[in-house]
Amino acid sequence: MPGSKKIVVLGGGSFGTAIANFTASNGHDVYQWMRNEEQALNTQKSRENARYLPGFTLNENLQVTSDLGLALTGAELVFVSIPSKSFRSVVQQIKPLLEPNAGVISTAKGIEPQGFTLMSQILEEELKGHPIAVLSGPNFAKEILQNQQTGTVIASENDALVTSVQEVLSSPTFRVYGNHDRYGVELGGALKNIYAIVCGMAAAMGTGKNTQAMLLTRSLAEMSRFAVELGANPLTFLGLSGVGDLILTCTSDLSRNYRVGFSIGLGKGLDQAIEEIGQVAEGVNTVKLVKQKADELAVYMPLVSGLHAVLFEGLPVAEVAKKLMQGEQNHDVEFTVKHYDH
Ligand SMILES: NC(=O)C1=CN([C@@H]2O[C@H](COP(=O)(O)OP(=O)(O)OC[C@H]3O[C@@H](n4cnc5c(N)ncnc54)[C@H](O)[C@@H]3O)[C@@H](O)[C@H]2O)C=CC1
Ligand SMILES: O=C(CO)COP(=O)(O)O
Repeated sequence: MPGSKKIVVLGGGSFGTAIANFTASNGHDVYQWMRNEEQALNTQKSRENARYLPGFTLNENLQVTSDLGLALTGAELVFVSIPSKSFRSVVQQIKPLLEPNAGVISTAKGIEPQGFTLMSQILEEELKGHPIAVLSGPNFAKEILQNQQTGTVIASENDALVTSVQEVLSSPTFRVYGNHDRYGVELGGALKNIYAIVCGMAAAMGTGKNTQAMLLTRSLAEMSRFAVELGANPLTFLGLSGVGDLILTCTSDLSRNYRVGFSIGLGKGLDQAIEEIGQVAEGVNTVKLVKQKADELAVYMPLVSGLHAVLFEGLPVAEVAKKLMQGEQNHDVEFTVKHYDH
């Protein structure tokens, strides 16, 4: 196809598969890398990612491999769809194999504990000189594969990379908006996972729509308060990668984070809830890191503190919910922009 690019997607899970298949359907020459050789061979042969997205037939332009060198040779764009826990180690592996001008895009919605580092900051540290970006928005892997209409955000200081990602991903069912605020877009994507767990828990307790609406709105207020203290622009949270993704994951059981919360709301233990999902739920680690950071910065985050108390301090959900209702009745709208320097 004229204008077709070689694209690599790193990660054999649900989102890696969705992005790889989507760009392949748009006519690009796509390689999806997964570390497990047997899984790669089986997926390549059967044209189905049976473990993570059973029932979807993969596009013929998509090659699945466990050979990192083969995948990366000649690749112009590299999407990193690896959970935050392993993100840096995979980026270190690709470093010597990348084409000199390859653009690298994170799709992960998590935070590295050391230094409260976001994934694109890891790209910045490890891959000096490469154009980098973050892709984030209301994008369930499964719905993307079903060609349900949605939109996403590509955030980068590098306009050429933004345009290039818009070209390879846009389709009649997928709108790709650009944003220069990489930090804000990425922070929103990581923070919303916390509130998806909270909303899942509330749903399991049988709460109604009034409660859901209040939780969503106060989540946004809390996220913005935290963002301002970190020097980020909270107005970015009004876009698809902020409020868009918050609404999505806080209201749907397609979200793994929401499902973790729902299971805990039903009285299951955290380990059991995570095991039953069998996929990554980034919010569980993110809430630990955000609680620590909020304490350090003295930011009032009652939902984060409440969730932390349930997950890691053994407090019953009902007790925490009751306490939350007795907390400080603060300002309704908190989009005060103090300063932002990211
Ligand atoms: N699934 C979704 O709908 C979306 C997920 N995301 C984000 O994308 C990231 C990846 O998520 P999913 O693909 O959904 O996770 P997943 O749990 O479905 O799959 C994770 C994949 O990463 C692989 N992996 C883990 N450690 C690795 C290592 N050291 N080396 C190589 N491969 C490794 C696993 O083998 C697995 O194939 C997460 O940060 C998630 O928040 C973002 C948007 C939507
Ligand atoms: O971020 C997502 C959709 O935009 C996926 O959310 P979960 O990781 O909770 O499944």
